[in-house]
Amino acid sequence: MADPIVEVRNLRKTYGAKVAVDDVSFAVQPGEIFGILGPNGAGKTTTVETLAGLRSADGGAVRVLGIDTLRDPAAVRDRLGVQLQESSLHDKITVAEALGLFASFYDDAADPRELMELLDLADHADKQFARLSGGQKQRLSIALALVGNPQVAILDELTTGLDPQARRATWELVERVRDTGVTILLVSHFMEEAERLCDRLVVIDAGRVVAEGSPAELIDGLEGGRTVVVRFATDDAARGRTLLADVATRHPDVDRVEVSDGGLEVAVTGTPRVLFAVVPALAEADLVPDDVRTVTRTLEDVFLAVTGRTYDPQAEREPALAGEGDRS
Ligand SMILES: Nc1ncnc2c1ncn2[C@@H]1O[C@H](COP(=O)(O)OP(=O)(O)OP(=O)(O)O)[C@@H](O)[C@H]1O
Repeated sequence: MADPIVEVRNLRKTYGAKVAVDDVSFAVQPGEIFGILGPNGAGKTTTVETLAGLRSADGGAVRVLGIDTLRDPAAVRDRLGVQLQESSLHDKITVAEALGLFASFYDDAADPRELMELLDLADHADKQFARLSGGQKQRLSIALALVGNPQVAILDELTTGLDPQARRATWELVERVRDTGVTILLVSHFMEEAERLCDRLVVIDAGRVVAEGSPAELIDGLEGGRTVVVRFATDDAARGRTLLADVATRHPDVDRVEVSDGGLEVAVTGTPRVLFAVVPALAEADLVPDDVRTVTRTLEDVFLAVTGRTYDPQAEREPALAGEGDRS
């Protein structure tokens, strides 16, 4: 593997008695879309703002592009692209003016026209900021983060407040940006967004990393990775239940069988190969079910498995008080 382009080790950050980041470590490889995922207040923004040189830390080590951020935050600030919040622009400034203004801050700025093309803003170049839609504002904020030609860009909650269609369009643009060679750190509380976009991610909860890996690795690593639900006609249900209970006792890919809906549905859970146990058994018995469906696991199931709580992006969980759980 190449040297990480961003490396965070045992990061800790407190605000008085409040522990915002307790112990966070991860490494980002060049060219990745790397997700920092978790509910509100988990410590995501504090983590990325610290690694971007915008906040100090109380402990740990951070290297970005080979620079020790905690020692030389200004050097990192100049080389990272950080997505700005929309409120920081004047209502009357146009898309082209904003990009031109920000480009003037850099010796080696990106071409604003190319950025407008990349982010589907060319048709809105002369539109004033206040007249842009939510999606257009977000695209402009991404363009502004890229205007200094950064190797690494941080996008924080970039689709919050967007409707599903604008959100999906933004995801495509993020992939387009990555394809130009920019490594992206994506901060999100949307599990679906992270699952769709990120090559790898960390899930942060109460200031700590609770899961790390690619979405597929994390989901496939769940116990009882795949569930096949078979629904039988009333007359076949008893035979179906017996058949699938029997499959569970002799097939190594099946972990458990659960009956629901008054005995009509049987959920068979096991490895990703569980389907290979269920379908041949039904065929051999010549038992045609009314319906067969697979239940897809998501990153929300991963969150439940590692924290014991249902994922609620709005539910802030209090981290430990400062001093508690300190490691020397
Ligand atoms: N400047 C500050 N002073 C005091 N507490 C802060 C400050 N900034 C953040 N916090 C607290 O630290 C914790 C972590 O906040 P942070 O913004 O990093 O979380 P987050 O995961 O990004 O959440 P969100 O998605 O809501 O932005 C929260 O409890 C927050 O209230």
